[in-house]
Amino acid sequence: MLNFSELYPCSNQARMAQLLDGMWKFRFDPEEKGLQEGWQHKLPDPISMPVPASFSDFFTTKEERDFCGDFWYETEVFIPREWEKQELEIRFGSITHRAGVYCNGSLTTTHEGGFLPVVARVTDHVKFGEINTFIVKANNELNEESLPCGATMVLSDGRKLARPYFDFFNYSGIQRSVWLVSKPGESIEDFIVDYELNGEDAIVHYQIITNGNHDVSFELYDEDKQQVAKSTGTKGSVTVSKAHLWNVGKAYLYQAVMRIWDGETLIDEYSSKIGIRTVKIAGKEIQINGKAVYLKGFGKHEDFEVIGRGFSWGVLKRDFECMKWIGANCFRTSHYPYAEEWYQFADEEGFLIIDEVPAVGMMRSTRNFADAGTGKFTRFFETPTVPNLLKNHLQAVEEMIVRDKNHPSVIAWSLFNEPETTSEESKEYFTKIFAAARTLDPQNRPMTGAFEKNSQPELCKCYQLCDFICLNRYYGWYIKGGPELVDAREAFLIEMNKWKDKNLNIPFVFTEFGTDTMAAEHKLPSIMWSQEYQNEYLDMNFEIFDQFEFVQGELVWNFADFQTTEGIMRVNGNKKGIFNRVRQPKSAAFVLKKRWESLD
Ligand SMILES: CCCN1C[C@@H](O)[C@H](O)[C@@H](C(=O)O)C1
Repeated sequence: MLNFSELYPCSNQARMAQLLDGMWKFRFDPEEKGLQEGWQHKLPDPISMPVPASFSDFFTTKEERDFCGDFWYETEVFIPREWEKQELEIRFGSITHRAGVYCNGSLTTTHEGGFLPVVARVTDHVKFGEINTFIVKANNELNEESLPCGATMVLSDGRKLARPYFDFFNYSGIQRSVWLVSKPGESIEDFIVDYELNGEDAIVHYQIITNGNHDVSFELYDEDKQQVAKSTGTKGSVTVSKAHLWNVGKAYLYQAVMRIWDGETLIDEYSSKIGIRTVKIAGKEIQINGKAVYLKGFGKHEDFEVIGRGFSWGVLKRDFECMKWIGANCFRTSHYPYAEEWYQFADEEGFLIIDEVPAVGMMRSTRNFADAGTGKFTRFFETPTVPNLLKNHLQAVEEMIVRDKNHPSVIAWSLFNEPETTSEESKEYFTKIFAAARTLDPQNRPMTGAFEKNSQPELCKCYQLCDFICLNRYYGWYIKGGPELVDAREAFLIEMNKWKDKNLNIPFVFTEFGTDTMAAEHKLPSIMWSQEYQNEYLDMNFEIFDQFEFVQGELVWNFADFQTTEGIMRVNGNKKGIFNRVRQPKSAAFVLKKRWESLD
């Protein structure tokens, strides 16, 4: 049970949310002396730093771009006397990877995990009618006890350096929006909705979690702002007659309005858009509202030039426009939960999301992409760090499901990306993760995880935990690439027939397949890294997918080129994008558009 509310901030007659995005003060702390020097009160000689954004790509020196260790942020906020009777919280969409939050010099909360909200109650520390100082002490070191996994090395000049076990740059900072929230002492802390379809009608089961005992009301309004249902009590069900269902590519959102009353006096109010739909695995099908859906789309990253992993409404808008243009209907939040605004917009646009926790790098390798599939085994789940890793993994799963459970766009939870899954220890570990996750989702959405090639059907001990299976496969790239493409196809077919012979009668989704492709490279006949090869590779994969009826989705890796740690296999980042990093199409985009528009 979380000891804070993850509800997204909103303003109304009972509560206020003030956005604190903008230019903050900032300071690296390579000697880790900030605390003893009192930086929690005020940063000495600070520089400026945009929030939200990653700090790395603003700088022109390697020391700053690649900084690993402690770093600090500061901002000042005027807090009006009118809020004196309210409860006050400061809410960060995330702070990567861990943080302590100070208000006027007092520590108000700490948080482990860089991709879910950090919420601090600051009521007892603020000065009403005055300027208040908020300071964040953050750290972006990687280890095998926190998510995502990696290592931290020390260079000969004493600088720390992040060594990720994953293939994306270790961007860090306050990368999502920050809010100051003022709400009543007795307030709505969370809510739950679940749905039953009944002919043309729908039953909406709701539960409203408050921190008091006063009466509660629940109302539903349609898109014309007409009230369509109402009820009282913290838990109940309402029937919506002739319900407008939320569907993929055809969103319909009702407004749920929840209130706490003292007689006729309003105490608190919270409202949120909800979409009436059901998600179910039925045999080999993924069903939305009882109808099978084939997933077409991408593994993505929150990644863009200059701002790194920082949230941007502009990038979000361009990405959705490109995904609509190409005929996609789904994306996986690889390899971490994204900013809430991505889910809000997917709700609006009728996109499907596989929501993934940052459980990536659970296979000790700084080139996991190269080692996965080679049979390399590092006994990752047989180390003394596992108990702490399990604790942090369970926390991240809970925070992700509690945060995202009411989005109609979220249709499944991915509880890992490419860990070792062939040992008894990994089975024991993930059995605990899946068991815990299944207690957290009131809508009982399907649970899954993305398996890399070492997780072959005869070796893998964890696919049995999944409601549908996600495969990351690179036959024709990491395995038998280029001139061996014809053999890659044969090897792929052999594996697929092994899965078929298991007769699992559940859906499979390819959550990764792709090739690094330089947008400028053309070659006839093709070679690897050319656009022509990316198209040939995709054609081979599609020909295999189409042979197996249990394949119910194809999410290409990746939507766009993205930044990674530098190395001999990365050309200023990962180039497997169907779009380049500034979202212009490679020729494969037109191949996909043609296929996906015909698959409707
Ligand atoms: C088997 C490798 C898994 N996959 C993980 C993803 O994060 C990487 O970016 C991708 C790649 O190498 O492009 C490979």
